[in-house]
Amino acid sequence: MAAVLEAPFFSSKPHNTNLPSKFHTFPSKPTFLTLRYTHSCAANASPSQDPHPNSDPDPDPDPDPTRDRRRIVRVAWQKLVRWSRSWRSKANTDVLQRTNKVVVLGGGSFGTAMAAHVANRKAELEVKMLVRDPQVCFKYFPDHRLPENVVATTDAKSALLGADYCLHAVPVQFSASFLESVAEYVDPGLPFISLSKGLELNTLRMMAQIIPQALRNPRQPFVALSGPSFALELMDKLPTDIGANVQLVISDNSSDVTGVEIAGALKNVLAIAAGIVEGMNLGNNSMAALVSQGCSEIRWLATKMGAKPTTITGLSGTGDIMLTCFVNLSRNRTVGVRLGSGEKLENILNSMNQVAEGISTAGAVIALAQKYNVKMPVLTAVARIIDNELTPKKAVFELMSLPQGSHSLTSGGSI
Ligand SMILES: NC(=O)c1ccc[n+]([C@@H]2O[C@H](COP(=O)([O-])OP(=O)(O)OC[C@H]3O[C@@H](n4cnc5c(N)ncnc54)[C@H](O)[C@@H]3O)[C@@H](O)[C@H]2O)c1
Ligand SMILES: O=P(O)(O)OC[C@H](O)CO
Repeated sequence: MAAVLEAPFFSSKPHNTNLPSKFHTFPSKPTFLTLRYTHSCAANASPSQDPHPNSDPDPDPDPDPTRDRRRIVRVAWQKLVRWSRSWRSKANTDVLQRTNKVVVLGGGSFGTAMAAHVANRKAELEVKMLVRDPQVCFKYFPDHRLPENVVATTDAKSALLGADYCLHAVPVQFSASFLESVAEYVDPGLPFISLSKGLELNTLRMMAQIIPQALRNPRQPFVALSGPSFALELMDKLPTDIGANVQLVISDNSSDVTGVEIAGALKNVLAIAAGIVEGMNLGNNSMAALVSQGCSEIRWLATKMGAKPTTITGLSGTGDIMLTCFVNLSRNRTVGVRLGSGEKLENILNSMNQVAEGISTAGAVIALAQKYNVKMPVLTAVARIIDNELTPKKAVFELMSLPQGSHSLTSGGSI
């Protein structure tokens, strides 16, 4: 995850001239390095740089289709790599050079991993983690050594003073109260980069609403950074292409903050469902059917809320859904596995020392489904299991008994 200090560096031009100047370096569009790159390279290729065999003025006397095909692929790949490298190195250098201090709110596993990641990018960078209890600081990765330039403090004033960027990694349900308690020290121009994934129970707010409202500043610069990214893999320095692949969005009308945030929140609920199927040993066929149905439900709701379908099928949607639903490192999936194996939610919660955002977010699903008139059988079933109103076994039976077409991918999804 080349996150904060890398994603913004993919800048091309100012995005929103109403934002403070330090924010103008953010990209004008969400950044993806995958297919979009390939596409734009192909689209930009000029005939002289990338000759096509059919237009070759000097035909090969000994044509070899396999050799020609390989050459075309090789040339296309080389151009892609050159273009990507030059863009990345320029963008990275610009923002890294200008950034001196980053503050991280939330000393949990992801806050710690992001602090380490950012600190590793530049030794002179001051990375301050604002934590509630220094005793528990750094407990999440006892086997990992943190960079020397990461410092934990309980002093909000000194942590926030002079920061160039703020990484917000406090669990969603506690974010408003935490931010209200430090609001007096927050510079109104400090860009907030939200890493939290979930919906606030009862209010149904996402971080794009929670942060400015808690800080009492509707113009607080805000970015939602989301995508497939386990804290442990970031700490292990495994490639986590957040900067390259994750969607980075600025909250103005042209950016899909809603899509990024709603997908990040609901994938946690779907991961609980996937875990339940795993815990009940229902097999791979059921798993694939359930996850694809869940993807549709997320897309139906998100698009009714105004999200772009391409956001939901991109990395912060489908990418993160795949990671969280299919990989055992996911806390949400693990909760589901344990529920599916017959454990009570209360026991599971008592044994966990980390957050599984999907549990609270599930409570918001039914209200959202009603508000937007969307039918979401899988996500609703998770909410009812969490509320202890339905057993996993009964939920599976009910889901399989739904009339075909009313809940399948071909359905429009409305109630
Ligand atoms: N861990 C990951 O792999 C990962 C990846 C991407 C995004 N996220 C998101 O990051 C957010 C934080 O997750 P995490 O994995 O770091 O959680 P965590 O369970 O590891 O840690 C939670 C942190 O929040 C703190 N906290 C709890 N109650 C608080 C309160 N009332 N006020 C202030 N702080 C409080 C805890 O002390 C702890 O430091 C979540 O929204 C999660 O979805 C996590
Ligand atoms: O461990 P989870 O289930 O909270 O998932 C962590 C991240 O959101 C994966 O991208």
